Amino acid sequence: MIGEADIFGSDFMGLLVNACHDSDEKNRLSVQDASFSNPHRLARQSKNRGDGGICTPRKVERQVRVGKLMVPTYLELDIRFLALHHDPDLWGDDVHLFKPERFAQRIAKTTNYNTAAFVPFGFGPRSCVGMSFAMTGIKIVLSMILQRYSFTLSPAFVHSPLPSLVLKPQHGIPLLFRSLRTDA
Ligand code: HEM
Repeated sequence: MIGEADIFGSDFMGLLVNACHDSDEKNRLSVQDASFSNPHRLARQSKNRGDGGICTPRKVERQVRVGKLMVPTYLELDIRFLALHHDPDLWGDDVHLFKPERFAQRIAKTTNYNTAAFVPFGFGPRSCVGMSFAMTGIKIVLSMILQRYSFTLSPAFVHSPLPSLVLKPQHGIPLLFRSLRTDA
């Protein structure tokens, strides 16, 4: 069976259990104690904690259900927003196209009232605390620009989306501005 202590080394879970195999039977970790959905994620988490990348499964005191998975509450889940935001099942077959008009009818309608479909600022209690600040700033800057200028994409623009936390234009977005002032 996957992760059984008596077949140490035959799978990743077994290695983890072995790494924490206490000689004292009471303190020994069982597969159930060390159960988690993604051992690679835990390995990375362990590395980030600075323990040299040696995984040290902890006693699981509480678990929560995430869809079909039972996950220890201490586990940090890394949800790929980019994958979510490029899911044709949620956004349609033209998901790869830049179509800001998708949002013309407000986000709730665009996402078919699925609150988890569009989460550029994260989701839940650890979502971005700067969301309102960022959105207000963006609206102020855009409205100040649009009162004074019209702009179009420069022919120098190179389409090269770069996946990062969000999708970024690798070489920026060069624009051509035209003043709206008639005396200019
Ligand atoms: C367009 C701009 C921004 C975007 C797209 C953005 C996006 C995000 C995302 C995706 C997260 C992670 C949420 C999660 O883990 O579920 C986050 C967290 C955070 N953001 Fe932002 N953010 C933006 C602007 C800002 C600004 C302006 C501030 C502060 C003034 C800020 C402060 C924070 C903080 C403190 C966290 C950590 C919250 C926590 O862990 O409890 N962000 N942001």
